[in-house]
Amino acid sequence: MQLFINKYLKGGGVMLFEIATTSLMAGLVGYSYLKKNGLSDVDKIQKICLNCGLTIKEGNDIKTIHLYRKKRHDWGMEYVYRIPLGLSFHDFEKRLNHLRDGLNNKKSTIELSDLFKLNFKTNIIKRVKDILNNGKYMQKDVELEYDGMLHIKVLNQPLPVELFFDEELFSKCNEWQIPLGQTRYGFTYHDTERGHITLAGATRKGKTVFLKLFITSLIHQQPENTKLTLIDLKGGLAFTRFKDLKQVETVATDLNSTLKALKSVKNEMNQTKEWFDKNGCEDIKEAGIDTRHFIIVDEAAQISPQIITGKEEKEKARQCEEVLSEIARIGAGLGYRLVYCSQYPTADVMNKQIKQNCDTVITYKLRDAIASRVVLDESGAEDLPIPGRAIYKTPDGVQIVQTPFITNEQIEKIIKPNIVMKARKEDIAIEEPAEARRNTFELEEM
Ligand SMILES: Nc1ncnc2c1ncn2[C@@H]1O[C@H](COP(=O)(O)OP(=O)(O)OP(=O)(O)O)[C@@H](O)[C@H]1O
Repeated sequence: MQLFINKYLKGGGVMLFEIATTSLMAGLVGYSYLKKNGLSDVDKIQKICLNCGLTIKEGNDIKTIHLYRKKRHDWGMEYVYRIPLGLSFHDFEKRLNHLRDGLNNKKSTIELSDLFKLNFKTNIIKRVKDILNNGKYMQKDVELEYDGMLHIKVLNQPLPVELFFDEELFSKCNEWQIPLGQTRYGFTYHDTERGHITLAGATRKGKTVFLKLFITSLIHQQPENTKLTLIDLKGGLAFTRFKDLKQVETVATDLNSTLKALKSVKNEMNQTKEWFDKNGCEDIKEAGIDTRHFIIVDEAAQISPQIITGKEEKEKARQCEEVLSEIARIGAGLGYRLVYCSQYPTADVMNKQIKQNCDTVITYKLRDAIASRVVLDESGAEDLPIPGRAIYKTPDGVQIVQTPFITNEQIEKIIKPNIVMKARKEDIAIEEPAEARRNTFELEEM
């Protein structure tokens, strides 16, 4: 199955057979040499804590964390520490980057597994140098947890640098889940029932590919229950191939059509709310309604009243933002799901109320730490290394994920059965004799 194509793992597999016994011996000698000159992760953690002030003074003694136990997992190692009285978990959270950087310190992070990646028939010095110099082989991630003891999780499962979409991924999705991507813990799925999403990413980092995967997954998984309002204000053609889907209510491409589309969503939402009130239903699940209406806005900056100039246009943008805020505030329980996207996430662009009501954040690489803080409330997205690599943040935690790359051919194959013929606006205006109408296709208004 061509599910995950991990360049490095694949390459490593081929090379494995090329390692002759003598080479292996040479490798082991090299390994022990390098190991002798480096520190174990436990030593490093201890040293990092001492060096960055995670200590307390007791008499003449300087004390830091004390290792209680350690456990090997599929994804890496978990170290459990006792924290000395006087230090808090928050002190360690503040030093997370010190732990990450220290554990990825190149001089001593060569692993036995790295040696299996070596091709001893080629220039061995150059290959060792590559491993030492190339962060791709040794990117360890660190996560912290606290339950009375400090858990330092060192995740050393490499993330794939490319991950190709395969329809097989749908077989593991439950109900409203979509395939999200590969994390260091394994493949992960996003449950769209969680509610609204903020999606960010600088240009050419994977946002559009993700949106196409998102829509395609909904069409595949829930063709009868999905409704889509697509707002594409980037002037591109990203959503063009979806416009004739029976699930798509509107593809809006400018401010006027966006306002019209959002007003229509608002009317529908108000009617749903009235029905809920009348029937004493608290939310969509209790009402037993299966339909979910997704409103995808790409790009938020284009309808931000803070950014848009011109009195009339500003007013239209304000009205758009008002509807989006309402959807964000009350829509989730009524079955409305907002995906609010931006390339330029500044405080002006990302409406605070909308953002606060999105409990999921997915962000690709951002221009700088300021943008990252607007989206995630913390820095980090500016350091994401490659297209398709994202930070996935939910109330359950933060994960780094490589999202799958889906091709337009794959999308077309999946959505094809859902394409219907829709009228262009000029078609609707044409009056036809009743007799002729009976013989034409039934057209739906866009
Ligand atoms: N998941 C992915 N895995 C690998 N490469 C990817 C992935 N997503 C995108 N890319 C690469 O990045 C390119 C740009 O992706 P995409 O069109 O999604 O960018 P974008 O962030 O939406 O940019 P823009 O906002 O300018 O439209 C793709 O053509 C592809 O080469």
